[in-house]
Order: sequence, then C-alpha cells, then structure tokens
Amino acid sequence: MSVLEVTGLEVRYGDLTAVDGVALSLAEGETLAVLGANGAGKSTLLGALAGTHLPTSGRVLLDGEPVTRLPAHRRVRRGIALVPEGRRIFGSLTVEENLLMGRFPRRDGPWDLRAVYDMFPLVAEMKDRRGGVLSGGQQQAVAIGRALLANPRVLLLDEVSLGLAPTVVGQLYDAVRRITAAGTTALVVEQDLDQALRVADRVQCLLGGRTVLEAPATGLDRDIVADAYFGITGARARTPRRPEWTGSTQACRACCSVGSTPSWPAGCR
Ligand SMILES: Nc1ncnc2c1ncn2[C@@H]1O[C@H](COP(=O)(O)OP(=O)(O)OP(=O)(O)O)[C@@H](O)[C@H]1O
Repeated sequence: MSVLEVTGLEVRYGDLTAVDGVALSLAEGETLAVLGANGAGKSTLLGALAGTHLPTSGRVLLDGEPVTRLPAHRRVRRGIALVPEGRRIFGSLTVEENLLMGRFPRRDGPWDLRAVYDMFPLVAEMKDRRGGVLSGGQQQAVAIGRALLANPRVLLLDEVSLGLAPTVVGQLYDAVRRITAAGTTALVVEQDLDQALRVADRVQCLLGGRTVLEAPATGLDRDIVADAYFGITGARARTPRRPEWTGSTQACRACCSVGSTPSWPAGCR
C-alpha cells in the first residue's frame, strides 16, 4: 500500500486553478521530485498535502486513511511534515529552540534532538546561537531538523536549493538521502534538475497545475524533462510508459530496462 496517495487534486485561488487534477503515489521510503517552472503549482500542491491549502476536490490518503480536509497540525500528528520554502526559521530564537518547535505536535518515532544533531553536526555546534545569525544553508538544515522532530512518515521539502551555493545544496541533499534510506518517504519540490535527479527515485513535472511528465529518475533524458518543464508540445506524448514488473522473468518491459532486482527503480514496483 502507498504511504501517500493523491487522486484528482484541485486547488483554486478564486478563478485560478493552481493545481488541476494532480494524482501521485509514494511508496514507503521512496523519494518523488516534483519539478516545474515558477507558477507551475508546486508549492500549492505541497500546501494541499500539508494542510495549509484546502483542495476544492480530490483526495489525499496517508497510509490509506483520508486526511484531505484535516488541518495542518493534525496532519503533522498523522505523519506529514513540511520544510517550507524560505526555511521560516525564528531569528530571535536559538537553534535548539527552533528545533524544539518541531515537537509540537509530533508522532512517536526515532527522531529526537540527539538524532538530529547526529545528522547535522554543524547544527549541534550552533545550538545556542540565534537563528537569525545563521547562513542560509545552516537555516535550511535547522528547518529539515525541525521537521524531523515531528517524526514524519512523509517529509515534504519545498525548494531546498533556493538561494544556496551548489556545494551546500549537495550536502543538504546528501542528508535527505540518508533520511530516506532510514525509511522516511520524501516529496521534494525542486527547480534544480540535477539535484532533483540525484535524490529522487521518480520525477513528476507540473505545468499550469497539471502533470505533464511522470518517469523514473534513473536514466531520465534531461531533454524530455526540459520539454515538459517549459511546455514544449509533445512532452506528454514522450512520457515513458509506466514500467511493469513482469514477475517471472524479472525484467522490466517498459522504459527502464534495468536487469536485476537490487537496482530496480522504485517505479517498477
Ligand atoms: N495566495 C495566492 N493567491 C492567488 N494566486 C496564487 C497564490 N499563491 C499562488 N498563486 C498562483 O497560483 C499559481 C501556482 O503558484 P505556486 O506558488 O503554487 O507555483 P510554484 O510552482 O510553487 O511556483 P514558485 O516556484 O514560483 O514558488 C501561480 O499562478 C501563482 O501566481
């Protein structure tokens, strides 16, 4: 069963349909990158999953249970935590105080302050400093740590790379990979295609609020993503067919042509 299952999601701002019939599905421990240009509807989609935007139609299921109309704080308790665009760190609070905000509300689970400090040693060194004096990368690490303290089943990350140097972004996504390797499921909204492909099992590209491309990240042709991203006609037609697990032969019949089970892309399950 999917950890997160979304069907027919629509979110409107007045007459504008910002998310238009989006469906997605995330298996346990899987990472999905949602890509798209400015205004494609990525942040609105995350908001609808986190509970900050109420959809006009569609369903959001977490572990098979509907959460579509639950307020954000109750979704956090169920296991959906958001790392918001722009980090939203409290500048006047210390790093540790910022992190502790993530414990209210929370689920039970392995993430506590010690585990977050082990994941981000630089954050541990700065735990008594005010959030406002940190660099952008340090603030992003604190924002991820704060979300982890809620012990999420699904971690939503909005534009981790925004305004940060590529090396810093790389380090942050290394941490995200370690987090997902430990079993947390992640949905990453990203404009940096290279980072997205590095961290994701699958990619879903939005344009004008609609899904125009879905594909496994492994071996994905960047031109196909670029076409979808910029809305060049034909991108949808070139979306790789959803892979199929053939069972007896252990061969993938569709786009990925991966030969053995251990390196099988998540989309083939
Ligand atoms: N509060 C709002 N009121 C009205 N329209 C909004 C609001 N927030 C976003 N929009 C519009 O909804 C559409 C989707 O915006 P959204 O921020 O979700 O896109 P995005 O892909 O996250 O873009 P960006 O990368 O720039 O954040 C855009 O047309 C945007 O102008």
